[in-house]
Amino acid sequence: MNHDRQDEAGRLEALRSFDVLNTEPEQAFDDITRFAASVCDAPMAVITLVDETRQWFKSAVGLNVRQTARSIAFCNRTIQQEMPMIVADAAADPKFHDNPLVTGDPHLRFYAGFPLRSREGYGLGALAVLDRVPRTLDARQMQTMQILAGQVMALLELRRQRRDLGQLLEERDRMNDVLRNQAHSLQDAQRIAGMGGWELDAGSRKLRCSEELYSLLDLPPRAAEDLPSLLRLVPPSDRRRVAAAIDCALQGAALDIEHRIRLPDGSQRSVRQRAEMRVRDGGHRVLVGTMQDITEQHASQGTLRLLHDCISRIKDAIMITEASELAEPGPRILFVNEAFERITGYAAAEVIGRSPRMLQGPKTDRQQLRRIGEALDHCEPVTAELLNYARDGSTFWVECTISPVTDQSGAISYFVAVQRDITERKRAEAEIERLAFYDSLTALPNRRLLMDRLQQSLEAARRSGMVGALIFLDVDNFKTLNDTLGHDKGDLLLQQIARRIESCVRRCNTVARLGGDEFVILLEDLGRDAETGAAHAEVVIEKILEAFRADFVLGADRYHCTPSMGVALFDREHGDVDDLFKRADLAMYQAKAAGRNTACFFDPAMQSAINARVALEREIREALARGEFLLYYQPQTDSAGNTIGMEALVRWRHPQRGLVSPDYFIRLAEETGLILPLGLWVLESACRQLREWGGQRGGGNWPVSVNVSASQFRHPQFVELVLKVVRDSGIDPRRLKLELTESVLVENPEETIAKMARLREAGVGFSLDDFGTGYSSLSYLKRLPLDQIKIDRSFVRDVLTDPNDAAIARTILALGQILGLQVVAEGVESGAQRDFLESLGCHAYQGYFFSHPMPPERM
Ligand SMILES: Nc1nc2c(ncn2[C@@H]2O[C@H](COP(=O)(O)O[C@H]3[C@@H](O)[C@H](n4cnc5c(=O)[nH]c(N)nc54)O[C@@H]3COP(=O)(O)O)[C@@H](O)[C@H]2O)c(=O)[nH]1
Repeated sequence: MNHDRQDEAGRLEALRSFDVLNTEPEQAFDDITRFAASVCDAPMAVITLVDETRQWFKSAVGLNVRQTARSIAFCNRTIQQEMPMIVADAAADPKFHDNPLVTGDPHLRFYAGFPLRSREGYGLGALAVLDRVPRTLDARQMQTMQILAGQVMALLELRRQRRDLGQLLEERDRMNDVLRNQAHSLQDAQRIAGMGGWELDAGSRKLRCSEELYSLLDLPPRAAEDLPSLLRLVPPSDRRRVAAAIDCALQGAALDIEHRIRLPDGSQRSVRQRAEMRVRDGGHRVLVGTMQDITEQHASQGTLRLLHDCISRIKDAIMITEASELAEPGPRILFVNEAFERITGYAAAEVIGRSPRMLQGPKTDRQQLRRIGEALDHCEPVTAELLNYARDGSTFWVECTISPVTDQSGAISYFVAVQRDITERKRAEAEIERLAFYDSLTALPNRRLLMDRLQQSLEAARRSGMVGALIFLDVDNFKTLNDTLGHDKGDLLLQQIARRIESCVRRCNTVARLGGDEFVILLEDLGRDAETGAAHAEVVIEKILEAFRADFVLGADRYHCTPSMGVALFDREHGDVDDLFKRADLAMYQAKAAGRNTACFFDPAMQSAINARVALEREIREALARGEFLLYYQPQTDSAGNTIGMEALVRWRHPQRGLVSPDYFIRLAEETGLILPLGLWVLESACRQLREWGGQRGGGNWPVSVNVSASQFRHPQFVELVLKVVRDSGIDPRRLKLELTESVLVENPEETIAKMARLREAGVGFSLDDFGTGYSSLSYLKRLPLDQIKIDRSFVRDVLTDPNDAAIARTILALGQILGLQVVAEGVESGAQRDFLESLGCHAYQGYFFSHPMPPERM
């Protein structure tokens, strides 16, 4: 077969397939060339092979050349023909006469080349004999050369086959390696997966298990060689089910079953078996199966189920998000529990894949959100209280703890947020704060909050040097309203007053209620100096006075009232809370004294009054300790001039000031609480005196009246104290009369009545002092266990000249008659007054006309 030039590539490929080029000389090829030279009687014989560029000599006899350029090779022509190429005289042949091999060394003249052709028909090279003289070959030589060329090709083919065989062997080894590796990998995979393999012969029921299966079952190799021995490892409770499933699989159904298996040490594992029928060579049916240990999987599925159950029962909302960038759009929600759905109103399907930002709204605290972001950026857990928005737009408070969750490599994989609904707690906190810091009636800040803000204002003033003002506001005659219209209306009035005051100040200022009808206004930043500050405070004061001008509408009633205000300025210098309170209080009393419906600024003159009060308080204390108090007595007289009683009146024998009147110290004693020890001393001294008088010859058995202040009477142990003094002194309780003023009745009439009743039961009598000056309700008066009422001396003083006072005195006397009470006229200083009162029906008197108060030894 001839191959054209285009098939040169195929020829070269065929040549390379023999893998002979550039190999070492070989004996077998050399034997052939030597024999060829000998047979042909030629000095040279070669076996050449022609590749892309050269002719290469596999064997050469008589020629010391390994290769030549293809272009000069005689063989290059030989390979292109079927027949041998005979060149009898190259020098005479136009194709070769100028060939360097002819013109130069080895000076060829004769060439006889026999093509070497591959099985596929490609001319690879030639077996040639050469000579330096012109000549030819005879028929026998030609035939022999043909045979030898065939031998060369046989040798080359042998070589090629050997090479192919080598490659095959290599391939086989490689395949064996691959198979071995695959088997190892399969073993590893089975071991890692806790899996073993088995084959059950459908005919013989013989079982073949992999090593992995035995090690999985902790059995010695070949311990289960048939189906029954495998089934014996299955606990009885599962065995029937497993056997039935394998039976079905042997009929052709796929096997996929989970069951338990008992190991030789008695422990149990959970396994999953899967198998399919395979038909092998010769129609042999084999059930090929795997057994996988799923004990851990079962356990973790159980744990997962348990966790899921727990998470769904937890009352707190749980939200798991991916741990991606927090910046918009933010991590997506991967999981929420039932509590999340309940609290937010969103179904899980509505939120999965969305950002937790959907729970935020305009009132959510941005600062808290920033804090959360910073913590999570640093992979730290964080807890914050947040206001979230539910699906229906309503808000709820959560205490949200977000923890980053890391995977096994330590990278953050999820954020788990646990949100506890703290709405109720927040509500309660707000309520507690409201109760603790706000007045429940007016919703204004209370004393505690005011003190806090005042402290802050004073500190700010200290720093800034700005002037502020504290204004005390007291509603004039508020008690009258309370007593006449009732507490409900009183409360209504206080609420309306609160709103009106608030409307007069800026939001940054504070309006507080201390209790009762006492309001406080705290003004800040009024200017750099006292003058400017006072001017600005004046503006606010004017507004407040103006705000009170319109009537208050209290249900069906209209009511007009006025405020009295005391103003104390503060600045860098004057910044003590207590001092400030005292100053404003003092200024307020000044305003009251100035005729109400006005405001007074505290001035330094008041300070000296404060100092004097402080000094007096100290002195009273010391006087009590030093026993400087004494009692005077003033008799009460009947129409006939007989003494019918005595009033004990305290005096203070002051070391410097001499005998001091109670008007000088009683009020301060009441305000400071010193009235309690002083009042007790008075009571004890009066009872002691009573006992003395009782034991004296001619000593009357008239009662002695003792003045009792409202604060003294309100003391929770007052009744017990009086009864103890009476008991200890041994006097007849019926000779003790307690003088109360109407102010005692105002605050808590029911309690007052109950206390009086207990003392009355023990025999102690009562007199109502200064009658007519207070606001006693007649309905209460009826219920009081009184013996006596005293017409206040202010009515007696002008009873002869002022018809009003005379009318009042007459009314009180008539009232006393109706109620069956003795009426004593106080402060009777003249016979005319006595006579006039007598004419009105008065039969008991007290006053200088009869006697001044005197020490007992002078009576
Ligand atoms: N809680 C207590 N209060 C007491 C006690 N002792 C006295 N007081 C109260 O002090 C107020 C002043 O008392 P005093 O200076 O003693 O004045 C009494 C009389 O001296 C005075 N009086 C009596 N007769 C006349 C008179 O004809 N003219 C006149 N101008 N004054 C007169 O009246 C005072 C008695 O008043 P009263 O008690 O209302 O009967 C005074 O309010 C005392 O109550 C005490 O121990 N505890």
